[in-house]
Amino acid sequence: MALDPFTLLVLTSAMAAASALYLAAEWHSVRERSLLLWSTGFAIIAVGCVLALLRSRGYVLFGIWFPNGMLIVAHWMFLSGVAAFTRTRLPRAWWLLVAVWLAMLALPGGPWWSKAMLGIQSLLIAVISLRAGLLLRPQGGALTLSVGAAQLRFVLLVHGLFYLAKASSTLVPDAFINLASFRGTVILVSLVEGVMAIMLLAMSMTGTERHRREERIAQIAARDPLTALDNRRALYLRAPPLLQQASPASPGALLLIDLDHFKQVNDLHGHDAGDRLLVTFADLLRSTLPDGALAARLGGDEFVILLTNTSSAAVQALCETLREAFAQQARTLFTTPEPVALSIGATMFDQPDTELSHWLKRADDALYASKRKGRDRMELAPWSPGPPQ
Ligand SMILES: Nc1nc2c(ncn2[C@@H]2O[C@H](COP(=O)(O)OP(=O)(O)OP(=O)(O)O)[C@@H](O)[C@H]2O)c(=O)[nH]1
Repeated sequence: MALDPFTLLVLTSAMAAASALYLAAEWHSVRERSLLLWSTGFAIIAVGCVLALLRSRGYVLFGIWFPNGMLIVAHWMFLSGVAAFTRTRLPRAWWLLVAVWLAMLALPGGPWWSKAMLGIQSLLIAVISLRAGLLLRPQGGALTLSVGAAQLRFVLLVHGLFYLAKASSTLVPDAFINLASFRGTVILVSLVEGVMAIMLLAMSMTGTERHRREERIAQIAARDPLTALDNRRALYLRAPPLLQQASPASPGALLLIDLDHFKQVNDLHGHDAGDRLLVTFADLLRSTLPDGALAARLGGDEFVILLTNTSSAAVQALCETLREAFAQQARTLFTTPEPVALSIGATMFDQPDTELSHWLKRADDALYASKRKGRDRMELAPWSPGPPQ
């Protein structure tokens, strides 16, 4: 089968339909708006290509102007999908594209009709694709894009540049372009590029969202669902590099915190009230701890804080602030026969090669001492160089 323009159109339509179905299936499982918009874009291309076949029957309006407009709308869907993915709002000025395309209906017929139609359509698609590619930038403090997003950015930018070149080619005086008979090298090259672009765009679009989903799953796996602090698993993963930063000139500290008489809140005010108090304490930690500190919930009413580059005086001051603020919050929220407060066991460390479990054991001993001495206090374990290696 020869790859004449009409065969390529059928191929493009089939590939676009397959991509639309594939992205719709992905959307069905994760419900991300971007996937739905991208799927719609491909569905529009699939229908547009079928309509474009009508041009051989001489339907200029429905065979050329309308399907070419549909290709612009499809690219607009791709841009909207990227905007949804990057949480960006597109300005209303983009609706001017619709006005430009409607104005094309007033274009007088003649030898320049095909060139003007193809040139303006290509320019609009180039602008939309380049904008979509440029929107994909690293976000949320990340330095680089994920592989899928970087690939999508690359494909969109190359696609946009191709359409820019296509628009420029219509300005070449002896370029032969006839949209009605669908003849001309530019049209043939463009159809081949279209088939390849559909494949690459659909692949990188699914990769983009899949990577984000995997990141989210990893985040959920590392987070305590009630307080949104790190969980025990995340503590053991994130602590080693922080422990490695310790040196005699820049010691670290590990604090083990247990709420006093917390059970009374549950027993007297209900489990939901207990949950609320745990969340209140987590919020207090988030607003009080210095930058770079790690806060984790070990389980129940037990929390761990890991501090770097600190001192005994700073640790004591921090514990004092936490104890006073929490005791006051707990008093205001729930009345209990005995005060709900914080018992804290802390240990300093200045040797980088010691395991987290060793410092947890020392902090636990200090916490036990603090409970034994009457609760609502902080006990600092005596300095220790760590276990023999
Ligand atoms: N609301 C709520 N309660 C929890 C959760 N996890 C554990 N608990 C309860 O927390 C309480 C912790 O027990 P304890 O630490 O022995 O109770 P306590 O009254 O704080 O005792 P002291 O620490 O000795 O002062 C138990 O009653 C658990 O059922 C939770 O996610 N939400």
